[in-house]
Amino acid sequence: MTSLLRKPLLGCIADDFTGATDLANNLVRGGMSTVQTIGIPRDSKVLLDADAIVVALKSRTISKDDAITQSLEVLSWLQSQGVQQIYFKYCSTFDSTKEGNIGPVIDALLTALNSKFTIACPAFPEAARTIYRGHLFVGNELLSDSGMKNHPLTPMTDSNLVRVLQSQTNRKVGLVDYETISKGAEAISSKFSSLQSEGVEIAVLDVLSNQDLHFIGSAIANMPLITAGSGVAIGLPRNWGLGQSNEASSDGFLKQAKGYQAILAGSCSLATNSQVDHFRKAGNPCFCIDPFALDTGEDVVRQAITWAQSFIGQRPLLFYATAQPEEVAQVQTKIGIDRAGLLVEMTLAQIAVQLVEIGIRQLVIAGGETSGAVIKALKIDQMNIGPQIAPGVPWTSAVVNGEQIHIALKSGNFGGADFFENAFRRLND
Ligand SMILES: Nc1ncnc2c1ncn2[C@@H]1O[C@H](COP(=O)(O)OP(=O)(O)OP(=O)(O)O)[C@@H](O)[C@H]1O
Ligand SMILES: O=C(O)[C@@H](O)C(=O)CO
Repeated sequence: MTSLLRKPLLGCIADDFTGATDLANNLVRGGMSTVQTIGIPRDSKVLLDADAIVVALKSRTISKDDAITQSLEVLSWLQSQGVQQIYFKYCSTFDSTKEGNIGPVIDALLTALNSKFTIACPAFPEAARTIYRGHLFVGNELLSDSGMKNHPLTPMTDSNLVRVLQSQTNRKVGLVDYETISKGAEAISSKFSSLQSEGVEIAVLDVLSNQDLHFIGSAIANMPLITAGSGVAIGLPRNWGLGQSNEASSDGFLKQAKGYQAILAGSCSLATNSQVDHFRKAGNPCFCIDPFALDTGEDVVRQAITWAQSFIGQRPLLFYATAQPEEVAQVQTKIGIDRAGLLVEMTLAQIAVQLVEIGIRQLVIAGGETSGAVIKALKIDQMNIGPQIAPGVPWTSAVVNGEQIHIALKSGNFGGADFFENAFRRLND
């Protein structure tokens, strides 16, 4: 008897949870059915029925050895699923520490795939991430002038991606400049060959528009490993005859949402700061989490839930640790970067678990690390992709304790100031 299951075409390893839904969103909108799993599924032998599989890891800021080990485990599981091509997804702002983990994970994946060449391209023009002369721009600013210079865990102070990546790998890093990209797939492929003859193994790509992403998509059709933000995924579905003429029409579909609404914000990025500000100023119920109270052992989770019980059912409830860079710096100096991050993440995760117990069924989570902590605490193992709220942020659904929950994982710097209000409108109108 022949199996009715199709073999997945694309296997993706995402280094954080918001990044995974961002990538899955672009694949779904491009016409690829996509399953997003949280780590390797418990029953790893079951074959998944989808065009693409996106595995979410929380490996962006862990030690580089752990990031390599986890990424390689996912690689071999994706290979056991029969995928044709591997996609390593990192942040559109190239978030990494001095040690990596982008360079070391690329190295390990290239070696494991016995491959000698790949691309590195965080560009995502729809979210205003473009690359020119190897320099990454966030909107009109260089990466190093953007809010990313103050990121609590991965401050980005150099916009030159060739230089940043070269400091994380022994492989030679090169550039395919905009003149070449704009000429189309053939020119890009021939530049790949000339770079390889110069010993380059990883090529950073300039990108200004979705058209560039489509050119790149054709040029990398047969590349065993792609490494990129979510933008490069826009040019891939057509390689398998799956592209849509109208990408916006292929939003994912979810069952109707029910239950109460809440937002958990652990991101201190510029966009999240403005979203929290906007939401507070509109008079919505907000609970602020003070890292110093966590450090002294106060039972902030209990306080938050007691507070929630008196407001639940009215408007969406916001729980936030979001703060301006100066406040974050003060906290980090007194408590330590890692301890502060962990305390806030653990607190928001425990609040999430108890919110679901008291009837919250629609949850927006802001921040990649924060999302990772919350999704793990809720013991979610798979997410379905639904309609897009803003570029890079779809609604998803998942099962928690047998109940269907709608969840949006918002990357720190994605979305406009009224993102939280829009999110619930998009789901319920
Ligand atoms: N007031 C605060 N002081 C110190 N650290 C904080 C504070 N609030 C949050 N944090 C920590 O800052 C980190 C923010 O990272 P997170 O990935 O959640 O957000 P982000 O970087 O803005 O999002 P993304 O990775 O999607 O761009 C988390 O570890 C969080 O616990
Ligand atoms: O690429 C992005 O900016 C996001 O998907 C992300 O990874 C933020 O954590």
